[in-house]
Amino acid sequence: MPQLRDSGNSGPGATVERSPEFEGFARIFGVETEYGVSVTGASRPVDAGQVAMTMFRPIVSRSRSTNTYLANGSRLYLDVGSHPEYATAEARRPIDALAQDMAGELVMRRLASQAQDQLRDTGYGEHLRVHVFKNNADSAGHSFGCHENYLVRRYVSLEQVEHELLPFLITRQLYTGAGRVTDEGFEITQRADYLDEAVSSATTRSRPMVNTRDEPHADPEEFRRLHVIIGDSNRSQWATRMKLAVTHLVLCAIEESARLGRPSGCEAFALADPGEANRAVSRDLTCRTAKLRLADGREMTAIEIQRGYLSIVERFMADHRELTGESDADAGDMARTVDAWRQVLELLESGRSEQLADRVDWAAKLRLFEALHARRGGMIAQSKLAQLDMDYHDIASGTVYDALLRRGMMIRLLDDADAQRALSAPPADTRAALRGRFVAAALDAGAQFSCDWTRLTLTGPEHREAVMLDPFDADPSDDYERLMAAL
Ligand SMILES: Nc1ncnc2c1ncn2[C@@H]1O[C@H](COP(=O)(O)OP(=O)(O)OP(=O)(O)O)[C@@H](O)[C@H]1O
Ligand SMILES: [Mg+2]
Repeated sequence: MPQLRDSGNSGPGATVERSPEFEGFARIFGVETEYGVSVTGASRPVDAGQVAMTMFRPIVSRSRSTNTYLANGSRLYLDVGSHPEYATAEARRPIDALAQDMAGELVMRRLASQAQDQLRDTGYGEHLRVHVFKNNADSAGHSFGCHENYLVRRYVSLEQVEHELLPFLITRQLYTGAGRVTDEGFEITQRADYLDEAVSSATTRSRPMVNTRDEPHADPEEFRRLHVIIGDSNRSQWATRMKLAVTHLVLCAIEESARLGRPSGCEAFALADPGEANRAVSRDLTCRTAKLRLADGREMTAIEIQRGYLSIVERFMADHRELTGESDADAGDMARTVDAWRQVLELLESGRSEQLADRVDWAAKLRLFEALHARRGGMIAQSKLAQLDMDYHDIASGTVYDALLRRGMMIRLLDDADAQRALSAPPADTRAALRGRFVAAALDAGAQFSCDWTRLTLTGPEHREAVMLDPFDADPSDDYERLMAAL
């Protein structure tokens, strides 16, 4: 990703020995996705918790835990309950994070299919079906998350995140929202009703939009890990990549101004009540009507706020022509991201959101609902729409989304072979490459091991450890070489 080594100003708090990436705009991206599990067609009672445990039986027998890391560097785990989670390996590029996220869908699909076979074979009936939803709300009213992780330079303050980034995150839902059928009708996002606080370190007591728990998984002197809770799980490949890429560019502009100690311009969009604004964006299917109250007393629509951020990013990009990439391909990617962003806003501004149905999940769903309405002469039960909604997100047994892909009705950035490859290949240019190689070798050797994001531990036959504090560093340390040699 972007490198900028000529700014001549290492920012507030600069001391000695910084990692080379501290100076630039390089980013680490990670996406955590919690999935919802359910089961239908069983001939005797079985609940989602049992199904999730059955899904994880192969993992437990291999790793002796429901919390493990995979050979592609990702983390797979199941807490209590029925929400398995997959957290992608660290990626430097949004497109690589997308590939890792798609590999996560394959992992879940495979576990679901094995669990389905096993449950059918053990007396639950041949019609039993396991469903795994890549969405954020179940029919019982529980909400679960899709969290984006961004490595951000530490001198960006939490106040800046709240006042400068949050209005962007709330209004980007116009094109990243996954849509949801509710009792009151259709909404643009899955989670507007569930998020109440703007910025907080708690995820259980209250539900913040950005979590501030300080776990950088990197040198804490230099970086924070921004943990974005406000965001839907996307099926659209375009939306998954786009939300990471556009957020990255806004973060670049905020970081640059923090580094230079001057306002970014984003502070002009601070919202009077983020929770209220979030719900208003979600409920306004015209995207043009709802006025959001700003902290300074003005009112703006979500599109106007997005336009404001777009101008700031355009200015930033114009000032940094050398920006955005270790390669020309990366730079081109970022330029195309800005074009795609502008185009989306133009379409929304002119009331043509239906033209986004090939890339924006909520618009894709609305297109399906409208087609169904037309076929049935407007007589559609709410339950039918809710069922279609769930099918769209069902990565195990759903048919709707795959049919859209097959018919070329959704933009495809990567194909099945890319996702398959990402199942065994971590991003090559982050520490995930080292983790992935270690996990693959440890599994091959039948060794006992454990990992976290910054540490690899061999617990048997002998005890060895390697620490990887720098997420950008894919070069093996001496400790790492010794660890691998012990396998
Ligand atoms: N230094 C970093 N900066 C940004 N993202 C990172 C960094 N290190 C790891 N990540 C990403 O952060 C995510 C962490 O996922 P994980 O589920 O373990 O997070 P968590 O904050 O501990 O959440 P949970 O509460 O679910 O345990 C992964 O996708 C990973 O790739
Ligand atoms: Mg997590």
